[in-house]
Amino acid sequence: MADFIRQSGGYAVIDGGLATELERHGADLNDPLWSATCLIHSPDLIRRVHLDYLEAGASIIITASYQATIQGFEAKGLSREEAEVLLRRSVEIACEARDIYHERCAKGTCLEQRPILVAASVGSYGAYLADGSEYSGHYGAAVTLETLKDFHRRRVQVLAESGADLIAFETIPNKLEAKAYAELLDEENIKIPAWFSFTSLDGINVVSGDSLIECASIADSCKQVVAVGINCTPPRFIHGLILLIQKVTTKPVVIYPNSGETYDGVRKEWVKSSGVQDGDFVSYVSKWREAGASLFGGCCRTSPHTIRAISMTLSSYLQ
Ligand code: MET
Ligand SMILES: [Zn+2]
Repeated sequence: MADFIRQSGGYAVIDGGLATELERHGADLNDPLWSATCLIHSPDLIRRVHLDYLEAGASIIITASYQATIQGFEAKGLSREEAEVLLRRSVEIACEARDIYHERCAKGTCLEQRPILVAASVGSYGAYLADGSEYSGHYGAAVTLETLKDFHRRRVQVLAESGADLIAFETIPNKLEAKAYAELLDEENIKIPAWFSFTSLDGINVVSGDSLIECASIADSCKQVVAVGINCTPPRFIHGLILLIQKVTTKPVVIYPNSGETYDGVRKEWVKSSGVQDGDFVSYVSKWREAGASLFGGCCRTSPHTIRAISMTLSSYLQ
């Protein structure tokens, strides 16, 4: 990752929200599988959104596997084999988008020829539960380290062998899950690198209340982890969180905040924050770069428009 960042000029742009962008194009994600439902019903739309992000300047695209779990597909009546095929499919779709983008470049009709990485998304156990616990990080005493490792094991193995360049462990809400991922990477001898990305609602701790410093230290000690950071968190918290992470790691810092709105699970809609205004997301980017982050993108409710603006801000910052 450090080499990739160096080759890309000291920073790299990630894509923006995938699920919320699929929704903006009309996909109905009101389903326990959330965006993974599109792997079954609208793979072409996923490919199109990946391509939109590439055209907007992203060099890393994250697959639609965030809420794609073998257990979740089985609950829909699919077989284990079918579930594994869909997991692989999420990576294939992103690779197809990359191929199409490179074909456009060969014809001289793309934004810019550049190396592109495909990151296989792994959402948290709470995301699979689809009960909001990905944003509380409270799984209850019955959920142990072993529960989480067993839950994630096969999915991580399948994604690691799928042709993805790395695994993006996203929206990690607590220390236990970070530990489970670190142990899994080691025990399963996973051959591709990974990033660990946490969420925070207070700008100090991860959403469960566990210390971000402790969570980031777990990521730092894991040799397969090539970047550590924050996603799906309001932009106003990011600057302080970057500084905290850097207290315990020299690995590249990855950040892809959401738009600053919060999801109301009862009303099933995004609402503007009533507290501090986030203003224009992009106005923060230079500050985050100065603080030392090196991978930048967006999460829920950000769009190709956001990513284009981030990409332009960063390239002008270099000049
Ligand atoms: C709740 S965070 C979702 C992250 C996922 N990569 C997406 O953009 O859909
Ligand atoms: Zn998000």
